Amino acid sequence: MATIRRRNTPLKDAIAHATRAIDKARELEVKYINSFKGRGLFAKVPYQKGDFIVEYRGELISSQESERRRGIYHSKCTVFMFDFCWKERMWCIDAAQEDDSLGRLVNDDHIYPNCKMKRVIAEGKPHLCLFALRDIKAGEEITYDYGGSDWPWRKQAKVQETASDTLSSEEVPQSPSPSKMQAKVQNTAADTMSSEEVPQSPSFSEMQAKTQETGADTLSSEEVPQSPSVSEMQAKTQETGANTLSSEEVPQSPSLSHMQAKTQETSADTLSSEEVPQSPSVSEVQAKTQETGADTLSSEEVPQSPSLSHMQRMWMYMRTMTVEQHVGQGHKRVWMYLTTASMGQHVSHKSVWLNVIRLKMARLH
Ligand SMILES: C[S@@+](CC[C@H](N)C(=O)[O-])C[C@H]1O[C@@H](n2cnc3c(N)ncnc32)[C@H](O)[C@@H]1O
Repeated sequence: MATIRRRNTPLKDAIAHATRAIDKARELEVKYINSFKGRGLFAKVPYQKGDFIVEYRGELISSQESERRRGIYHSKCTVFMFDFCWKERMWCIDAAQEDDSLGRLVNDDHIYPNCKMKRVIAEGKPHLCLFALRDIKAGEEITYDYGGSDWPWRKQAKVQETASDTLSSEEVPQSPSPSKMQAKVQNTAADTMSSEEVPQSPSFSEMQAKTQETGADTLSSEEVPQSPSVSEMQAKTQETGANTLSSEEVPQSPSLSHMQAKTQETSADTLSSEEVPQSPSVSEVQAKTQETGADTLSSEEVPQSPSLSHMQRMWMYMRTMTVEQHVGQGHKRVWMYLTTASMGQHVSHKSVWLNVIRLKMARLH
């Protein structure tokens, strides 16, 4: 594996690696963390604040192509699609392909991230690169804040914390709502580059774009244009002065729309989550809530997820159902099924994401 001697600036370091499509394989390693987080990327050497760490490498595709792929990808793949804005257009780095690249394996940490994603232009093309927010010790996991506030694993952690044998259905945490997520974009500018438009995730349908500049004496920032479909969420652009970097901001989130398509399975050791296919052509769906309190339903009687065609006719806004499963000797297991449909910006594209989340909420004895 070729190595690149660290050059003058982290930016140049990033560009050198990005143009050659190589990672710092000797300085980083992939480790399996646990079944919840999966794999993660770890530093094998110490890094200094500001250092370029790794590129989120993948295939650069247009938003149209991104949209198309989201319609056919499994949710486990769409989570690797990272939307961003460049030159007033939406683009996507599709890193769904399992290859040897390391950037795609960096996990989210919205509380104490040690890296920040920035957009770097190399040979006329945008690249998404992670830079150290602080000194990083050897052995530390590389993380960055995906942005937003409702990433499912954050909620999932809460569910795991709160779920207990005594949990009642009223206490079931709600499915994360991508529409409430915030995109946080941070710009670090550079001597040779001017900051560009802050990329917006196309599925930040209800967010408000907001630009924040923070002490960037040497940089000129540009106001982030409002996303036409942003209404409730705020995308924040922050510029931080970086004397030597000419990198550009990227959205923290690898895209919300993939979240909308993602099926979560929470603490269901005996249940497998089911993925609901994305509906590509729902245009005038009607919100409908179905609630079924099913004291007497057996697990076999649990209605299956509606077919795609059914979904196309009906927006299942929220369906909650409890099911008791008799497990013998007077014991019963109570399951709660929570079905949500998320309609974000993609509604305008005639799409609806239906997420089926099966939460095993409690086992009552
Ligand atoms: C870009 S991938 C990161 C690599 C991933 N861990 C793997 O093994 O392929 C994003 C996925 O990692 C998981 N993930 C990322 N950050 C996480 C976190 N803080 N806690 C739990 N899971 C996380 C989620 O499943 C998410 O869909």
